[in-house]
Amino acid sequence: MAQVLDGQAMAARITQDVREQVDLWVRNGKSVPGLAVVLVGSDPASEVYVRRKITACRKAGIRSIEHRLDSGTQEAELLDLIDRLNADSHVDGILVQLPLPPAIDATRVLDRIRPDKDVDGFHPVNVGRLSSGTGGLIPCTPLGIMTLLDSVVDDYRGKNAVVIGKSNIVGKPVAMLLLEREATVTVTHIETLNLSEITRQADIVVAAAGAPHLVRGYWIRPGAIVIDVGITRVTDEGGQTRLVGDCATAELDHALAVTPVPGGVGPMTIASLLSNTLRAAQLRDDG
Ligand SMILES: Nc1nc(=O)c2c([nH]1)NC[C@@H]1CN(c3ccc(C(=O)N[C@@H](CCC(=O)O)C(=O)O)cc3)C=[N+]21
Repeated sequence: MAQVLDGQAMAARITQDVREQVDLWVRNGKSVPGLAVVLVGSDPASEVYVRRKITACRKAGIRSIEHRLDSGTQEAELLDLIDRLNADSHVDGILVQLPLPPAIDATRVLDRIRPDKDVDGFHPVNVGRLSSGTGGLIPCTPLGIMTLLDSVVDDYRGKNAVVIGKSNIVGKPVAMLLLEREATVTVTHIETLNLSEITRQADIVVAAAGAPHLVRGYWIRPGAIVIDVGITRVTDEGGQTRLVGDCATAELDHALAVTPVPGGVGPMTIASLLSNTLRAAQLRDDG
């Protein structure tokens, strides 16, 4: 049986650890770290994620400030809010939940966030820092993935890592982090030919294509580690909704380790947001 990497349990430990560091920070006379969460519109999945983020902040002793704007909000209004949050010394981290309504240019909005408050790591300065290996804030899902991987891999050198998906939020940054640890990294995507032949060479597979059960048992060699980043909401015959990952996990008994969906990468994304918020507070304190 493959080891199931319990993201829920690992996230709970990280949350506790952040809480202890926050307490220490406050005992040293610093102000409680604050995270501003901006939600535009009422996408049901975004509502769920934002709720989870705010609950996690409470558990970690981080102050969260929720800003809800209606779906008709103008881009200029949102940019104004970001400017105010950028200037507010009680705000250490700013998170603008994606997706934004189509009338708003998401790139313009994300580029407006001060890089040292960009706890999502989406600002071009942080993207550049990640690709040159020079610090910066690391996007939450990739950071969570690496924490999961680090629990079962101690040396990435000589390992083949295959990333499925080339998004700016997961595929590209996780490829950079794997490269930084000196894995041999192959980034594949929807146009890649013979994908299963490529994944069959992998010691580590990160599936972030958003394609339910794309990765089948025969795609994975015995002893490989499989990280499932997919979270597709499907409605079954009974009208019940459930989450489906990118991997047919039931076919992966021969893997060394797999992450479940739900309870794998998702909770780790949220735990990483807490670490990033604390880090942002500490980075700004250092000037
Ligand atoms: N600015 C921004 N930053 C993000 O980090 C960001 C975003 N926008 N937009 C959407 C994606 C997606 N994302 C998830 C977070 C937690 C779970 C999570 O906790 N998932 C649970 C299940 C949650 C459920 O029941 O739906 C799990 O996998 O166990 C999933 C997905 C963050 N994202």
